[in-house]
Amino acid sequence: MLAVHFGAGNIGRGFIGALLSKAGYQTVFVDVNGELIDQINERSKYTVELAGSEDSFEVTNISGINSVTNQEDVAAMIAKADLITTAVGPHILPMVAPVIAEGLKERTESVNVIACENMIGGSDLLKEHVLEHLGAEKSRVAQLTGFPNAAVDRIVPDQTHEDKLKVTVEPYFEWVVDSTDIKGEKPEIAGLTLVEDLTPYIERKLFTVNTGHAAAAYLGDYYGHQTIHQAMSDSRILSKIKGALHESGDVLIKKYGFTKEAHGKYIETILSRFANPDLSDEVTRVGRAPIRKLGPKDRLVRPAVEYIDWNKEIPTHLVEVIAAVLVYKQDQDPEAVELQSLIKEQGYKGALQEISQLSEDHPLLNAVEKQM
Ligand SMILES: NC(=O)c1ccc[n+]([C@@H]2O[C@H](COP(=O)([O-])OP(=O)(O)OC[C@H]3O[C@@H](n4cnc5c(N)ncnc54)[C@H](O)[C@@H]3O)[C@@H](O)[C@H]2O)c1
Ligand SMILES: O=P(O)(O)OC[C@@H](O)[C@@H](O)[C@H](O)[C@H](O)CO
Repeated sequence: MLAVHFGAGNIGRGFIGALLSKAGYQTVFVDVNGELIDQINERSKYTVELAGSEDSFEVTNISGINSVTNQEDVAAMIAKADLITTAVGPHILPMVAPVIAEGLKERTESVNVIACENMIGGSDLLKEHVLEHLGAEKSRVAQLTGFPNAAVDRIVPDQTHEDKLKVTVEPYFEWVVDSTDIKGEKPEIAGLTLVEDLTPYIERKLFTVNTGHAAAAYLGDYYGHQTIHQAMSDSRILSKIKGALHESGDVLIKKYGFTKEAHGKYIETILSRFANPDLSDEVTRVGRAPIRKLGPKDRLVRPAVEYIDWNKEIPTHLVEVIAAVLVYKQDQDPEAVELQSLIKEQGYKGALQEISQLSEDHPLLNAVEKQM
């Protein structure tokens, strides 16, 4: 069995690639980072280490293709793969779409393409971009190819090791895939859960793990901390993170009927994962791409808007986190720089309105403006 995985980064190597290899796939990593790909091809294996334990394992049966120099080879692999996955970041999906389309054109058998990105409808979005490149072959390829959406959860911080392929990950993981959009045989991968309705899973994950993580990152940065662990150890911040998670949790409980007890336990598990002393996760990684994170369907604005819709009240903690995003300054992060220049031109409210696509008189915009 052959899997083609786009993105040999933290999640690619530390999570998806590792599960694919354990499930018996020969995994071809596709990446624009030539150094990483050369190392994968030289060694054909790498080590995944579980943070906080002595446990580690080898990921084997792998090779790599540099997609900057070898687009044709990538398309040829896509044409014969049994499974295609991505973990490149939502903004990169349009860039990998043309080569995926090129390979899919050559196929006569069904295949599934799973975008493992932190967003709602990641595979749907990738499908839209892939189909744009198909011309007359569009409907045939759409018939043959499944694009099931997915939720992926495992904290894999940015890290440097002497061994460039080695990756340290938290022990916890969850990979949930929508079974209703799968074409052909369902992939059998230990650790991958197939569900018929992904929405409660992806929303619970994005609006708890990622909402809480964003709160820790932006408030952490505001209070002068470098890592999520430091932010979690600051009682001023911890109480605000909990407040934000109770606000997003209120909406999740109302929408999906989770019991308060079960959701409370889920929140506690997530908080303990953030506080893991064996993971050093920089606030700059977790806070990366703040414009994406202020998007209408993303981890902060969406639960805040839904909280207002359900309760006719302002979610004060989420508002505080959104305000912290607006004052987040980070020269190395292109979206943080762009956000600040948008704020310079349009003010806090104008910039937030443009990014979040809320109406001018939306109560969330006024609440955030008051907070600034
Ligand atoms: N790290 C985590 O804790 C985590 C957890 C769950 C989900 N995710 C999601 O997984 C995705 C990847 O995140 P990450 O943390 O692994 O990022 P990362 O930066 O470590 O890895 C991304 C990889 O994609 C590669 N890439 C960039 N452009 C490419 C292209 N055009 N073609 C092929 N490869 C390309 C990069 O070189 C890099 O190796 C994101 O959507 C993220 O939200 C991350
Ligand atoms: O990857 P992002 O930028 O969407 O979000 C940053 C982190 O919150 C994220 O990578 C988490 O570590 C991950 O979602 C945990 O499963």
